[in-house]
Amino acid sequence: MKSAILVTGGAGYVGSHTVAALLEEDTPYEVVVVDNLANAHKLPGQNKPEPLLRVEEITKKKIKFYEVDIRDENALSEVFDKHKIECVIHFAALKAVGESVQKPLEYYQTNITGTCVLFEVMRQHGVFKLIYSSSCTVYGDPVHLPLPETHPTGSALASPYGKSKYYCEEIMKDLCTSEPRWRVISLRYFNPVGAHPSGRIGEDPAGRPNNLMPYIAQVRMFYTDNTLILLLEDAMGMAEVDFDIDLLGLAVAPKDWSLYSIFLLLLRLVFIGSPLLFLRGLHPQLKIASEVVISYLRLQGARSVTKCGDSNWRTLEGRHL
Ligand SMILES: O=c1ccn([C@@H]2O[C@H](COP(=O)(O)OP(=O)(O)O[C@H]3O[C@H](CO)[C@@H](O)[C@H](O)[C@H]3O)[C@@H](O)[C@H]2O)c(=O)[nH]1
Repeated sequence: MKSAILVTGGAGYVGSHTVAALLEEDTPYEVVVVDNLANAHKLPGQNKPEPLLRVEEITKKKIKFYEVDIRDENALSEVFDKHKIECVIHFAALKAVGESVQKPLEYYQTNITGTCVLFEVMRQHGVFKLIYSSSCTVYGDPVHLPLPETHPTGSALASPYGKSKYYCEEIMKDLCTSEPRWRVISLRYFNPVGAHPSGRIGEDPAGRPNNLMPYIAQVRMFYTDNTLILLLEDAMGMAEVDFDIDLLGLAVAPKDWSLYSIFLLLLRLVFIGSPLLFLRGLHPQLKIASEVVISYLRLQGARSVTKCGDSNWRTLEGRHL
């Protein structure tokens, strides 16, 4: 039997891109996905969630999919019985910081109980290699910036989501102490954004997006000055709830704009006090203009100024499903 990598939550945003990357890299492993579709789409009559069908289409390779909840020990165990799993990449989790404050039990049950069930099943099947999808939230309130990996974790954690990721990291440390065969890597993402170069997969949550980038991606893009501001105000409403970002702006500068118009647009975004600056490099001189404005924003004490690369723009522009 071929050795396999199990990807939990592999139909989700980061998971589906990871599955694509594994297959594109010609992994010698069979790729097996479990996902309970809590935040992924499967259309009626399809045997796999849409993102995985698209990954198969992009890579021309097959994925083994099971609709399984990680809290269901028996169902999970059956997957391990059917495949020669050597390593688990664990993405399955609930991930919205704001929502977790409203629904702490759901978050602890899924993110901690589910993760413990997974670890138990792994142990029973002699699987000890794990890549865990953690979060920058484990750092809590930074004691110093920038944040190295050695920065203390676990203090002043504001949300059940952040706590669930921190507790899981502590559980993994205990596992490694208890049994030297455990090999664990924890990845603490900040704000993952972007989409596959094909544009066929991206972040496409079920229901109303809880995070900023897909929220914007699922709102229509407006290219005229006035409607652009409407979009921003809408997104800023979200930003107040969920995000700790200082400046929000969205600059879409058509090629024929003058440098002066670009400056006016950027400055307008600054003056409406927006918490994040998205810049699109369509205009040859936008880069120069944006560097000037970004320097200005930093002088004003902005902590977070984001420039979008091409893949982020694909996320913003594409409705993926
Ligand atoms: O009990 C559950 C809950 C969720 N899911 C699935 O897990 C995936 C999660 O993906 P998504 O909601 O798109 O989140 P990502 O943006 O991919 O979040 C990744 O990155 C976050 C940090 O940014 C981590 O907290 C998450 O664990 C990790 O999946 C989705 O397909 C869900 O259907 C399950 O299979 N079981």
